Amino acid sequence: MLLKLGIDELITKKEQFAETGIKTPEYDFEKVWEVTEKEPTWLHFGGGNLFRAFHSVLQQHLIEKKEIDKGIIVVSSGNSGTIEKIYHPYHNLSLNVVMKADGTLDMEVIASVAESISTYNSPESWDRLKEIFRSPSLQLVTFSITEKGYDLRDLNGEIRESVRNDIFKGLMQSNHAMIMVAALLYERYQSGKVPLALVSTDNFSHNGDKLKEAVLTVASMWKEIGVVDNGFIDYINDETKITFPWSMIDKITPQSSEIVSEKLTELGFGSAEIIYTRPNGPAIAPFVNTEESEYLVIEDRFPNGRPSLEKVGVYFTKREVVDQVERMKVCTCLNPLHTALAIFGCLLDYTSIADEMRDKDLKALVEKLGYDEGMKTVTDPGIIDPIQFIKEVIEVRFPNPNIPDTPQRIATDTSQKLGIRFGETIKRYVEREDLNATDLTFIPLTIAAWCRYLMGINDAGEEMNISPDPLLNEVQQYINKIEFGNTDSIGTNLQPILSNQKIFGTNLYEIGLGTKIEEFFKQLIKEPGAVRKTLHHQIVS
Ligand SMILES: NC(=O)c1ccc[n+]([C@@H]2O[C@H](COP(=O)([O-])OP(=O)(O)OC[C@H]3O[C@@H](n4cnc5c(N)ncnc54)[C@H](O)[C@@H]3O)[C@@H](O)[C@H]2O)c1
Ligand SMILES: O=P(O)(O)OC[C@@H](O)[C@@H](O)[C@H](O)[C@H](O)CO
Repeated sequence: MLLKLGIDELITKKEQFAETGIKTPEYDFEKVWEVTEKEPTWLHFGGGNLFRAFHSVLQQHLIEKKEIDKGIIVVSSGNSGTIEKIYHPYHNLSLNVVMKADGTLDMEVIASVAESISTYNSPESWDRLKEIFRSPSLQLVTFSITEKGYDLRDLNGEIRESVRNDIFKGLMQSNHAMIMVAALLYERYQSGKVPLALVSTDNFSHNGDKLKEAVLTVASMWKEIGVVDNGFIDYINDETKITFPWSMIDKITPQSSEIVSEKLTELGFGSAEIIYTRPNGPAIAPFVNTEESEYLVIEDRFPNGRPSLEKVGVYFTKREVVDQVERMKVCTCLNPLHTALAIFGCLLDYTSIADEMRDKDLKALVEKLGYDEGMKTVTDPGIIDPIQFIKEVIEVRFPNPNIPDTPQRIATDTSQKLGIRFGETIKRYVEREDLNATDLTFIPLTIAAWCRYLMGINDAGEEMNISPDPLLNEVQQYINKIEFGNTDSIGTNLQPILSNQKIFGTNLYEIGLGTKIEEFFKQLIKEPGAVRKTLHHQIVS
């Protein structure tokens, strides 16, 4: 009989789990859930793969060290169906699978999620969330809702109509996470102005500021139409009450993989099914697969206290240090390299990041992006050495064949990531007297390759699937006017994209990169094989 994820199984079959090599929780998890329901301390928005492989595991280890007696409450604000499909059916239990470089698996059942709430069109959940936000014991609300979860505006920088309509409905339940959080904060404001920290753990620079700006935008619009008073705005701005600490988070956590699912079943674990929430949609599963390396650095500003996560490896530090670590990881040593591998990998028909790292041109591309172009803008944060970090990324983490990561996953929402992953470095090249943006080669080449990718044609000249992206329709209205193989058809069609500050953080023409990118793009669309040829030529020249 295969072992299943379930309360009774965990209690009655502890030994079989151990024999299978699966660690089970060393605490009375039902008691933890009970205490958490009454006195919540930690709420998390977006219980996707990263949360299940990182935040919830940290909390489990803290509980096991007897540093805390409470779990985490998870809220899913998107319509992915995750809560209904992989939280509720398994009593919020999950199997964390760490895929080590030597091919072995570390497996552990995680029971630190005490409750999971889906807010999508659910009035009952809304009442429960309001109750949680009124609770004085609540110390922190964390987020891993993807970059687009914070976005209120369209490509022209205007508040989207649907968002505006939702805001004008007042303090009602909304399906937009930022409107939801603003309304819930108002609930807390009204029940004694109790302090709270709201911590974004999404991949972008100064993530706390972006979260604060989104929440304040909603609150200020409510203030204008008389839904909230000025005291509410003051409450959000008062750092003794509400903080938005910055953070840097790092742990490569791909979607649940069929290969891992098969291995688990072979080992005797039966809750290993892969579930697709929609056709061609992301794969989710009762297990999550991740890598061994992990880094979490958080600005230490928690006005209502916080769990002692430093006891399980989390760094708490000053804002300047978070900024430096985050710039190092998200803008230089990991994420830009990932995005370059995603774009070129899709064009060159790869489906594995590890396989891409065995391609000499692609390995050289990430080395040039990281060591040559990006590293010049990095300040050593002191707590993690940038050269050691990038070396581990390029030599150990990306090439790990046991991590089933794909360029297609990383290519998701690229329009939301370019400004952070490349735009910040470009800005530094513009600002610094000793650097010159027009000296850059591999960043503009990657941006040109993204435009080429948006054509939906691979390097062999065949139709290719494009990963979901909220700006796809907006950017493709220009790209679709360009004909593969016909460089004359480019005309002015790239200009609305490359000049867009919302995508890149700068107008790329104004800093002399627009034309360079157009030139690369011309080469990339010339004929089948042109992507490989252009890339190889730049690598060797
Ligand atoms: N997976 C990783 O390797 C990794 C590592 C470091 C940081 N991150 C950060 O974490 C984020 C989430 O990664 P993941 O692997 O958990 O992704 P995931 O797809 O497994 O989960 C994303 C979660 O966000 C929610 N969501 C999606 N769109 C939303 C929206 N518009 N509004 C509100 N909620 C929304 C979904 O419901 C889901 O719960 C990434 O975008 C990134 O910023 C991921
Ligand atoms: O999660 P995203 O979509 O923001 O970016 C895709 C990957 O680059 C990212 O998930 C990395 O795996 C992660 O940042 C590693 O810590």
